[in-house]
Amino acid sequence: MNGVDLPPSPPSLPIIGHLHHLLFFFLHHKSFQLHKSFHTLSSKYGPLLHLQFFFFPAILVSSVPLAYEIFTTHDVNISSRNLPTKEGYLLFDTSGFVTAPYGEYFKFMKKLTVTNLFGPQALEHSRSIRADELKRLYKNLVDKAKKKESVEIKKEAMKLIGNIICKMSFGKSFTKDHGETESFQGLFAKSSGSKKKMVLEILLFRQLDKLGISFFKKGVPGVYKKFDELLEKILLEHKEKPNMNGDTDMMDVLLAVYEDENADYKITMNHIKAFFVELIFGGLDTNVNTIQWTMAEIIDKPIIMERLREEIDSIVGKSRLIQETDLPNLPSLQAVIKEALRLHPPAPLVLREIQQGCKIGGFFVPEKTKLIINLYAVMRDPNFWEDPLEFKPERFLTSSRSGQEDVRNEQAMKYLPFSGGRRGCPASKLSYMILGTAIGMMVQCFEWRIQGEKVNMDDSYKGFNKTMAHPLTLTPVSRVSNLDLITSVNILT
Ligand code: HEM
Repeated sequence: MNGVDLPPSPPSLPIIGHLHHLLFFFLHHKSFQLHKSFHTLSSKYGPLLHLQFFFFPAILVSSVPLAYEIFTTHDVNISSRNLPTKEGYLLFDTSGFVTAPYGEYFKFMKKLTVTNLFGPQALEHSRSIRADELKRLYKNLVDKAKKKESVEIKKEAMKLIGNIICKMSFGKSFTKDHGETESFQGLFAKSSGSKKKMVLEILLFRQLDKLGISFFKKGVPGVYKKFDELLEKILLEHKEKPNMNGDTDMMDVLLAVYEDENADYKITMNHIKAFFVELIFGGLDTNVNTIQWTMAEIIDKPIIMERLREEIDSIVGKSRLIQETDLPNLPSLQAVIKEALRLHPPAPLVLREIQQGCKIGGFFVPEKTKLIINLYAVMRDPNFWEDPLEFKPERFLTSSRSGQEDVRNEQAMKYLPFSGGRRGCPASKLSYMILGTAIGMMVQCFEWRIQGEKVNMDDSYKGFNKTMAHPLTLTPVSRVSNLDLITSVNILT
């Protein structure tokens, strides 16, 4: 190694490069889970690998020290994704925020999102939206418990998270339609099936598309056109009646910027629409999957459930619903959620691009090389995590500086469910609030009966997310005096 060598590379084949390693995993395990295939590869050949997929060179990062180096020394250099984009798709759109390079537009929007959506003051401001949605879910579960009906946790969580994101962003419901034939929920469900097709189209068939040949002309753009129409209608309502929900929401803010001749950046309607679609896609499955995994883990381990109940009963009691301000006093609950995110990171792979040639881990990495950070592998790095494959929330209770506080050292960079650096997830605080209160309420208010002997913990990888292969279905049994709680719940379902 002399500083100009490329990182080590596993054996490759002509033309396809290293693709066969991923295909081999797929054939062997009968499931296509990229983060696991990459983890197998890095366990065998090392934490920093140079890979080639057809014409695309990439480096794969899979250890804590390398993640630390990347998010500190090289953060600006790796803060663009350069994902393939397509105009008019809203997701993977040319006007997207997620797809934007690290430049003027990104910095402008990031500032707006921190001030108006994800920063501490904005979160304080939107607290009542989340509290109302939590009560709605609670009331729904009480009804199910009364009828002794089972619930699919994924579906309930989807309504909770979807409504929170849509109401915080533009004051509308995720589940109900808006005088149109479609709701965001319906469109999201439809788009899930077409996501794979769309990625294929964008990634593999881009060249053909340039020649006017498209394989999925009907299915894929149709859903995004309907997202466009629905958002257009809501935008018009906001234009006609700003602050229509009695308060300024993110859509009001963006419309004001759109109409401001002197704004620092001239945004378009497509910027606004793509941003909201990205929020829904970025925030929904990630949180929904975490709620499922956390419930599955604690139901599978009754001792942990017991410990959580004791903590919540002693701090919150049984006569009122848990709320966000309780969370700092519930360390075991926070630890359980952190551990679920460590073991089951909903977005296990991060894809970026190296802008300028640089040295990583002592090796040379040329410009325009794709960078794949396997968060799943980093959070199982055996040199930094004791018993990395086990669900042990107490590991987050041993130090007062556990988790992802602002400590810029390797210990902090070992825990990365929200990734790191300038392009890390902007909604980690929001997510901890949603997850803490949702899981807290389900533990505080209900016993849970499972179907069969044990929870099936098999996982799968769908639409870039690590998810449960078998959706968690449970029957709630009320454990608190509902009357006391219901009197403080005045939400129409
Ligand atoms: C458990 C919940 C969540 C997890 C684990 C998660 C994880 C992630 C990860 C790993 C990234 C990639 C960052 C990178 O490239 O390094 C990301 C980006 C992003 N997430 Fe999240 N996320 C969650 C919730 C949310 C929510 C609730 C929203 C919005 C409502 C959201 C919006 C975004 C956006 C806009 C980006 C792109 C940021 C950028 O390009 O700078 N996420 N998230």
